[in-house]
Amino acid sequence: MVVTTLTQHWKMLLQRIFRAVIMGPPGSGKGTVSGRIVKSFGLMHLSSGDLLRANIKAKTELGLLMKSCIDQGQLVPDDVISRLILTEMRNIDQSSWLLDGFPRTVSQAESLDNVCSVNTVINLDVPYQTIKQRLTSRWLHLPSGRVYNIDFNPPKIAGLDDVTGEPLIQRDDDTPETVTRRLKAYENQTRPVLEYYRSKGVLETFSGTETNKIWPHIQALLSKKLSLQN
Ligand SMILES: Nc1nc2c(ncn2[C@@H]2O[C@H](COP(=O)(O)OP(=O)(O)O)[C@@H](O)[C@H]2O)c(=O)[nH]1
Ligand SMILES: Nc1ncnc2c1ncn2[C@@H]1O[C@H](COP(=O)(O)OP(=O)(O)O)[C@@H](O)[C@H]1O
Repeated sequence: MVVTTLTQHWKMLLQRIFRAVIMGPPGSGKGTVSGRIVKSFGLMHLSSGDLLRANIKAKTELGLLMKSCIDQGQLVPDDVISRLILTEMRNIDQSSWLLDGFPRTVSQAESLDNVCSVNTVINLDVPYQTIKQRLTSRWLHLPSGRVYNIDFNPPKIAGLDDVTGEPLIQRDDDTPETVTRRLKAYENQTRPVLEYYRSKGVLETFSGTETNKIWPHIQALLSKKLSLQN
């Protein structure tokens, strides 16, 4: 008898191409929901923020150049991030993926469209007041991108990652002033991307203040879409 785990089941379905983007303001839960999507469906997760932070940690030329921009809550230039993400996409061995944090401008969305089209865009619509509270208590395991929150999903041992036991950090751009700047950048530069995808008929919006209430709806949508296309 062949025993397949839930993820193996979805991995088989994913042999057909499924390309998703997760969007939402900073702190809306993109990383948290992405972690659940990876666990449930086995999709390959690519996060622009994680890639940039890995470059900063490794002190690459790109990381050193982009650090001050990120710390000030500004978006990095379109050509820099598009090149970084599109190169990374070419290096992965799965043709199905979940992009998190990219695209963040209409120009980035057009660059992505020039290479491949997106099947589904998951938009997390969470009120700004909720976000501000969350970000000051966000803790991050830098190498994996796993996120914790003192109130919502605290690590088993304070300050340490559950899986590796390595130390957690707080992001330099999670201060209240920088969060306000990042939300402005979201309003001005990223919100138009929602319209871009709405007009293409691929935008799926999930509104709420709690990830645990939003998640079952996302899970149901992805189950349906992945099953239907096979
Ligand atoms: N209180 C609370 N915190 C949450 C919830 N969902 C996610 N978080 C936390 O909020 C912070 C931001 O979430 P994250 O997934 O990093 O958002 P992203 O910036 O959109 O990728 C993290 O510390 C999460 O652990 C929730 O429903 N309630
Ligand atoms: N697609 C992008 N375009 C421009 N800048 C980006 C992009 N993705 C990430 N960044 C930079 O990295 C920072 C952190 O991104 P990210 O980790 O995705 O933040 P959050 O999860 O809080 O939304 C952004 O504030 C921005 O400076």
